[in-house]
Amino acid sequence: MNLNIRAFSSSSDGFRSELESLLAWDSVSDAGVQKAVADIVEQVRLNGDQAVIEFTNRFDRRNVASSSELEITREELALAKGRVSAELVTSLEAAAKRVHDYHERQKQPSWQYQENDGTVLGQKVTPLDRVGVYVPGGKAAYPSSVLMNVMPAKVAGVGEIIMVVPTPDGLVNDIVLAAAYIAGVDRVFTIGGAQAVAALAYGTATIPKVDKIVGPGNIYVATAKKMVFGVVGIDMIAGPSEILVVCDGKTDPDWIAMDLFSQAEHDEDAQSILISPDMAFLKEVKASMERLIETQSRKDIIKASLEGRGAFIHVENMDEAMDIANIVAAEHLELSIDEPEKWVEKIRHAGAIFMGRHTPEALGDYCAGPNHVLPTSGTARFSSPLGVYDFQKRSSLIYCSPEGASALAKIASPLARGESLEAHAMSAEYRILKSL
Ligand SMILES: NC(=O)c1ccc[n+]([C@@H]2O[C@H](COP(=O)([O-])OP(=O)(O)OC[C@H]3O[C@@H](n4cnc5c(N)ncnc54)[C@H](O)[C@@H]3O)[C@@H](O)[C@H]2O)c1
Ligand SMILES: N[C@H](CO)Cc1c[nH]c[nH+]1
Ligand SMILES: [Zn+2]
Repeated sequence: MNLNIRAFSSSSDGFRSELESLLAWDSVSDAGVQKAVADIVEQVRLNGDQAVIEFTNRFDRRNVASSSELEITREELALAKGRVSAELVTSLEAAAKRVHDYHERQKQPSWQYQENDGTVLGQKVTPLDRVGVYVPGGKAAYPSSVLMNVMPAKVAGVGEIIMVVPTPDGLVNDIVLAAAYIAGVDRVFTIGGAQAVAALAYGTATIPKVDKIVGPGNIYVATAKKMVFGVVGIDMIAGPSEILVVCDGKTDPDWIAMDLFSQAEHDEDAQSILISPDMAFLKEVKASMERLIETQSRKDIIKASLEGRGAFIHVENMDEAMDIANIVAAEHLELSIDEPEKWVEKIRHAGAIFMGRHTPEALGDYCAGPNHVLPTSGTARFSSPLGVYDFQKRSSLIYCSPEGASALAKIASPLARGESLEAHAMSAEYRILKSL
């Protein structure tokens, strides 16, 4: 079997542009989808529950008569957890605890300081009041993503967490519900698509209006999230998942082959790239992949992903590998090399960096502790993993003592007059102490 993996040499002409065209990913922007989503969002905004029920019945093939049928209670979540195997529940609980403990360290406290004249300046950190977590329905439902989206919100102290998850044909995913129970989701509604996003953004008689919506979904969900941004906050619009492995040639080729498969199996658009200075090793990994693909239940998806967006890159040395890793700015970067702690210094752009031969991305996807919601498609150049900070906001604190106000007014007044803003200037000048 030929996996048709592209081979690059960094010294070849046009390498960089070839690499950039490989990395380019066009998020689908379909005028038909835009129009359909705009219509759904508007109808939910105007007609609330009635529209939510209509769209849910149409798109998820359900038979809901009253909005009260859309909610799954905490008691039902506990029952769902009871239907999940004890082994899986233990793993969910262990993962939840580790993710919780990691995110505890991200909490940002409020702070303030006092100046000599008594003026106090600071920053007050406040958790969001209410957050909506979108969980995709059907085959793409990942219970681990429920934990990754909910735990940082819990740690931040969000007042109420509302989860929405479509149940096509009325089929519920017990593992997803168990994860919601364990993570401490407050309310769950069985709605999805653009109608769920609109209901969370505008609120209905049944679905509470939230302040921010997080979580991945299909093109209808992503388009609706973009559309309601501004009415509510959103997290990010995730592109296809990516892994970039840098290996010095000393890791078991089967391990590397499986690490590459582990991203490729997500979907046909996922991307797996291997970089090594050792050409013989690249060939060994390729041979491993061709042998091991037959053991994979999702081999067609893996093949499509590798043939479409996979790459093997041969480099002269490790410095060159780090340069390419920084150009790719991968969602997941594995440094399967000696002394990863030394080389990580050179990495400037990556969503998550997995250091050493014993640190496959799969461990981070589930339970190491850091979040698996990461910047994709090169956006690690300017954005960060989902974290507690996404569920907190900051207010500036300013207290002026009379002496402080007087001193500041003398700075502000000329600035205000320079902007021809008379009232600003006078407001400041009123605070100038006559005695000073
Ligand atoms: N990046 C990540 O971490 C991550 C993780 C999990 C899933 N995902 C993505 O989530 C998505 C899951 O997709 P899904 O479809 O299984 O579930 P989904 O929950 O995202 O979408 C299902 C909803 O889409 C709506 N819909 C479907 N067809 C429609 C139509 N013709 N018109 C209007 N609305 C329609 C329906 O309301 C339905 O409830 C995939 O794209 C997957 O790649 C991403
Ligand atoms: N790798 C995915 C996104 O980066 C997360 C995930 C969920 N389940 C398994 N993997
Ligand atoms: Zn994964």
